[in-house]
Amino acid sequence: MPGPAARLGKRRAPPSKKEKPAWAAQRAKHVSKKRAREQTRETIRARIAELETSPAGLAGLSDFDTLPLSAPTLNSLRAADYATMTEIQRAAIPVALKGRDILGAAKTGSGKTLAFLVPLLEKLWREKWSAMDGLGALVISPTRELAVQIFNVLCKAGREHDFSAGLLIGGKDLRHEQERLGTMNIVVATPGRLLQHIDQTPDFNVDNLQMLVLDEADRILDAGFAKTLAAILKALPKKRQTLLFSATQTKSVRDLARMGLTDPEYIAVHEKAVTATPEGLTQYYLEAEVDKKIDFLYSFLRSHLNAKTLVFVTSAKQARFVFETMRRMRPGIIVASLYGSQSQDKRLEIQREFAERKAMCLIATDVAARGLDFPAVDWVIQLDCPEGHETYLHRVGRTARYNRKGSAILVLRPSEKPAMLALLEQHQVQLSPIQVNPNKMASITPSMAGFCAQSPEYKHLAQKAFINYVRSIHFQSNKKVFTLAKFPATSFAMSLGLLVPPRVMLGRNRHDLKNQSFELAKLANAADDSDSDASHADSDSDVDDDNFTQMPTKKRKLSAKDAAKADGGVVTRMDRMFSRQNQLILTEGFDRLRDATVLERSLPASATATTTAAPGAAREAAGEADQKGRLDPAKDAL
Ligand SMILES: Nc1ncnc2c1ncn2[C@@H]1O[C@H](COP(=O)(O)OP(=O)(O)OP(=O)(O)O)[C@@H](O)[C@H]1O
Repeated sequence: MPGPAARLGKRRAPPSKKEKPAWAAQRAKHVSKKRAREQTRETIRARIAELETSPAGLAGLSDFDTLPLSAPTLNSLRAADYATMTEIQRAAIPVALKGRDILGAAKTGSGKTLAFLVPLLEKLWREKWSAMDGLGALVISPTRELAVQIFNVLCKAGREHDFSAGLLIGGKDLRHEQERLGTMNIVVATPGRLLQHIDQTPDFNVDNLQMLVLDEADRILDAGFAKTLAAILKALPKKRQTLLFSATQTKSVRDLARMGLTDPEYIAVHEKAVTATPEGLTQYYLEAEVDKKIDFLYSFLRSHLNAKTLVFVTSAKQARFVFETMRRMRPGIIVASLYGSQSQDKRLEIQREFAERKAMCLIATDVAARGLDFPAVDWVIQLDCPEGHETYLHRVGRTARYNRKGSAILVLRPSEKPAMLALLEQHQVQLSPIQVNPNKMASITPSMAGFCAQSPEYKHLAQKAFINYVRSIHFQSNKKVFTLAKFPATSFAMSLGLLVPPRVMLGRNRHDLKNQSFELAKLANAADDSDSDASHADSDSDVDDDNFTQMPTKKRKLSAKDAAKADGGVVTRMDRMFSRQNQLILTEGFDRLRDATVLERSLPASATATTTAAPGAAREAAGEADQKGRLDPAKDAL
């Protein structure tokens, strides 16, 4: 009798012993793939062991695919159009692949970022690093901008890998970072934020760290970061590979010990180069006194409307003032400014715009000097002299990057020229003199004097720019280059649109002030003599600067209360306003009221009605008078 199966149809034959179920076939495939991958790893390890890192051995390497690198890295590099290695990459990657610590130095724009990112990715790949293993590699950068840039290159060079990577640069919500940090394999960080997470994020486990990279190592070694770095190194495991890179390198043994390097290989590919700067860079210096700088910049921009120009100045105040001047003067090219006190988002937005545009001028402090990779910068202008040869090299390194061409102009005051040129020559930097065609030099001082007369904000910026410039010279350590002796304070002030030089306190505190040298005190007091009656606003206004303390005023003004007492009346809002030391912080409304009242007080009663009805006209009248007073001396000076 047929069974139930028969009723349902033909019974299937039992599977032969040779035919495996689907899951088993899949498993076998997986195992064989794994074996193949393991074999590839073994082959690459063997090739690395055989790598010859002597100069002769390295000479045979040119393209990335001549190196024993994993397929994900090679594919990613290919996709990003990185084919041929630069000199530092050819010298450093093989040594790093062999597991040695490295102290790498190469000119700016020579491709150091990939020189450390490729070995980093390879190390984790050879160790079969996965999400479960946590943090495997750490890159520390001195600035947020540079960290973002490194992170972007990492995303390109590691796009075919499965590692997770994160950016820790502060300015973002700490909690948000904390939640994700536990799963990161590679972290790019600035020192402060990194230490904060080491201290405060329980999930951030650094015990498995395989590789530590310090980019712009000499800057991280600077006093500002030294303590933070020491604390970070203390928390990291001792057994790890450490790579240090910079364009300007130190070999000091003590410094190396501080960085935690073990028997490092010193790789300085451009050490014997005749010049310390990239070959495509043409370098000039322009001799110009401080009062001619802004005219020069304006004239330069007017005649380079299709160029991408990066201008370096000493301080954020300078950057703000020069930017504001160019914005008002409209030289015919887009102008922006970049300095440390801007918000992080704003800085990143400005950088992005400067990177994308073909023609633009960016006025920046040294926050943009190191490491930033803006494509195709045509000109770097150092409107203010750098503090030393290292800053010079970093600044000019923003142009002529990776085999491109670029030009740089260093503006030197006559007193700075001999010592600065000698210092640069000592460090293999040769500059040729350049002169401005007098027919192309425009004078914008009269317009700036007009801006100062019309806008208290602008005048305030001009005063701060003056003060910060003078102070920056005073606090420079290289006294052979930077001196305030014979400083043309008055003509400099006038070149910024000011009638008289604002008062500058050159000491950091009262004690310093007492010990100011005679010349400095003379400079600081120059303003007092010329300015005693003319413009108390100039000397009184610049009070609440971050690193500036106002000189005590000679004559104490009557307080609102005293004034009211003298009048025998009550203290009114107006009394308080007139007794303010810093009139420039008044709101626009107060300003209008004040101008109108000043005229009201000085005009006969019959005229009062018309004046108060048109405060704008009163302001204009006051402005015009002020402007006239300011324009004449400026003309003389130029
Ligand atoms: N092998 C390569 N092939 C093509 N372009 C490259 C290669 N290596 C680097 N570059 C490009 O060269 C430029 C400079 O590289 P990078 O920023 O790494 O230089 P750097 O030496 O770190 O400079 P700095 O000292 O100023 O920080 C970048 O635009 C980068 O994309």
